[in-house]
Amino acid sequence: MMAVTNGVIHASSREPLFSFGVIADVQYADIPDGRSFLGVPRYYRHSISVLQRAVSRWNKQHNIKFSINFGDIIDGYCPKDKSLWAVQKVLDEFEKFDGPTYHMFGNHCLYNLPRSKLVSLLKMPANSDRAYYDFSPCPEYRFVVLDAYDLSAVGWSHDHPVTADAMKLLDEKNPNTDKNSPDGLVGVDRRFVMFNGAVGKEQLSWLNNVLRDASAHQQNVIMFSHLPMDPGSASPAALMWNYDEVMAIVWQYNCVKACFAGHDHKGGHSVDSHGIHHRTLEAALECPPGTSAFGHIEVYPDKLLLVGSDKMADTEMRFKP
Ligand SMILES: Nc1ccn([C@@H]2O[C@H](COP(=O)(O)OP(=O)(O)OC[C@H](O)CO)[C@@H](O)[C@H]2O)c(=O)n1
Repeated sequence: MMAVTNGVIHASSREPLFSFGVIADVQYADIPDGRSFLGVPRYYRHSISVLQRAVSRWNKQHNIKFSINFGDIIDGYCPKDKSLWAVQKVLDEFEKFDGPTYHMFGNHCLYNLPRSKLVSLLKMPANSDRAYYDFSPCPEYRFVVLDAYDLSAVGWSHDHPVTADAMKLLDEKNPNTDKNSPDGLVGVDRRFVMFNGAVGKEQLSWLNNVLRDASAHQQNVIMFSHLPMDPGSASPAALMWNYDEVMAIVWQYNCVKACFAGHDHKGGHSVDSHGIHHRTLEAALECPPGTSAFGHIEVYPDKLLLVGSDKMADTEMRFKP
């Protein structure tokens, strides 16, 4: 079988077990183009065209089992009286995909709408307004979606105990008055900013149980999180606050083969000390008109192959034997 992607020709003697579609940081808003805090251009209206192209491509492929949206479905600059309308407009595009789409929270989702509203709008298979869950489309594979803003200073009401815990942590770790600023923080400590968050204690325990069960069933596990979890795959300021605690659990087992994330719009790829691939996906929001960033991932027994559109780089991820 031959696949031509981004000008690279991949030859594989086997068919994939299945494939799934990926897109990150659509951050749609019906507002003029702008820039990030650091000056990178953002195309708020065009990002939905990127999604439209993604869905059209996935449907033409005929073998995409599900799609996964890595969060930040709309942007924080979306006028708040239009948040619901904007989320629905993006969801209407995902609805055109011939399969289920799984969503996760990003910080920009939570700037716009409360957790409970998002869990139902995004039809998350979660038990509460904590948005973590797992699913298994075939016996050999298990997918885990993390709620990276479980412990966070955004998304919970001002008087919620989680907000107090998150602010306490930020006060301890980040001396800046503006807690969104990593100024003066060094290395991976730059992650202690308000636009990031952490996996809470209950979720860590749930993750441990899922990984134990997956190991017992000899399943390969792929993890999805809005926030990256390996310093090699993203800027320090984009990392999950407690990526180290999550990875300490992951490393107790041999089942996790790859972790995918969004949030750090330029994208990245690393392989950690335990041979696990970490792939941060390039953002749809930062695609100038006419360009795209989406892809699909071919799943094999011994590797994943990310087949990207133009701004999303192809990546082969072979599993450590
Ligand atoms: N140095 C910074 C960076 C950001 N801010 C403010 O924080 C809010 C969120 O930033 P934004 O860049 O929009 O967040 P994204 O989730 O799109 O991107 C993630 C990061 O780029 C990770 O690399 C926003 O209000 C910014 O103005 C800040 O004050 N100082």
